[in-house]
Amino acid sequence: MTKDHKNEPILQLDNIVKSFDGKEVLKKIDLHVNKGDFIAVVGKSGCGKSTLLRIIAGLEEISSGSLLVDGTELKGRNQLAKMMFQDGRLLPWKKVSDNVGLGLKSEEKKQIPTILKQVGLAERANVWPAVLSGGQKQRVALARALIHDPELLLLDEPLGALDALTRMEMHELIEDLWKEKQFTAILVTHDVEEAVALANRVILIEEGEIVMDLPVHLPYPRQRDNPLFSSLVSQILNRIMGKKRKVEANLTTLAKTSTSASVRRA
Ligand SMILES: Nc1ncnc2c1ncn2[C@@H]1O[C@H](COP(=O)(O)OP(=O)(O)OP(=O)(O)O)[C@@H](O)[C@H]1O
Repeated sequence: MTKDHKNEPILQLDNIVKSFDGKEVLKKIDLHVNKGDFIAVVGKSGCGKSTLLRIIAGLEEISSGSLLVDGTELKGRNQLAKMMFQDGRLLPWKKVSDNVGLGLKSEEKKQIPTILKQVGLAERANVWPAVLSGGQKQRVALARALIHDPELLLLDEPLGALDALTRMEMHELIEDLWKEKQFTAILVTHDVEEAVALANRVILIEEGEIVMDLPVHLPYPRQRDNPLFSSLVSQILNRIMGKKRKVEANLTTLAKTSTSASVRRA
C-alpha cells in the first residue's frame, strides 16, 4: 500500500496556546509536519508533550491559534489519527484478536490475521491479554491502531514500561511498519536515544515552547555506535539537562558547604 504524499503538510500548527485553569501549558507552538515524517517529541516531565499530542488527536481543545489537518481546520476528533498509549489499554476480557478487531465491521475484521502477523503475534490471536508479556501487549496495541490504516500514528510514550531489549525490538518493528505503511508518526518519549533511533526530526519542548527542532539525517536502520548518532543524542541531552546541571552544581557546592559547616560545628 502506498500513501499518496511526501513533502505535503499533514499538520500545520500555528501560534497554538493551551491553558489549563488560566495557566499556559503550551505557548505559541508553531509546528508543521509533512506526510511521511517521523517526529519525536522530547522534553522534561510536565513540559507539555502529551498535551500537544492530545491536541493533535483532537482530544483537547486549543485555547488559541490554528490547527490544520490535511489543510482543514480540526474540529473534534482527528479522523486521520490513531493513538497508542504507554499502558496499551487492552480490554482484559477480550482475546487478542477481539482487542485488535474492536469496533470493526466484519469485513474489516478479515484483516486481523494479517496485522497480527505483521506485528509478530500470529500465534497469539486466541489468548487473553493477561498471558502476554509487556512487549506483546504493546504489539497488540500497535496492531489495534494500525488495522485502521491511519495516516497519522500518535505514540504517547508507548515503550516507556518495557525493558531495554524489548524496546529495541519494538523500535525495529515500528520502523519497519512505518516504512511499509508510510504513515506519519509522532512519538512522545522521555528516551532521547529512542527519539534519535526512530525520528527524522526531533522536537524539544521546554516549559510549553519548542526550543529545538533538529533534523536527523542518518540512514535507517540507525546504528547507535555511529559517532553522529551519539553526538545528536548528546546535543539534545545537553540542551535538556543544561539548567539542571547548573542546579546540581549549586547543590553540590551547597552540600559541601553545609558538610564543612556541620564538621566545624562538631
Ligand atoms: N486536563 C488537565 N487539567 C489541568 N492541567 C493539566 C491537564 N492536562 C495536563 N495538565 C498540566 O499541563 C502540564 C503539561 O502536562 P503534560 O501531560 O502535557 O506534560 P508531559 O510533558 O507529557 O509530562 P510527562 O512526560 O510527565 O507525561 C502539567 O503541568 C500538567 O499538570
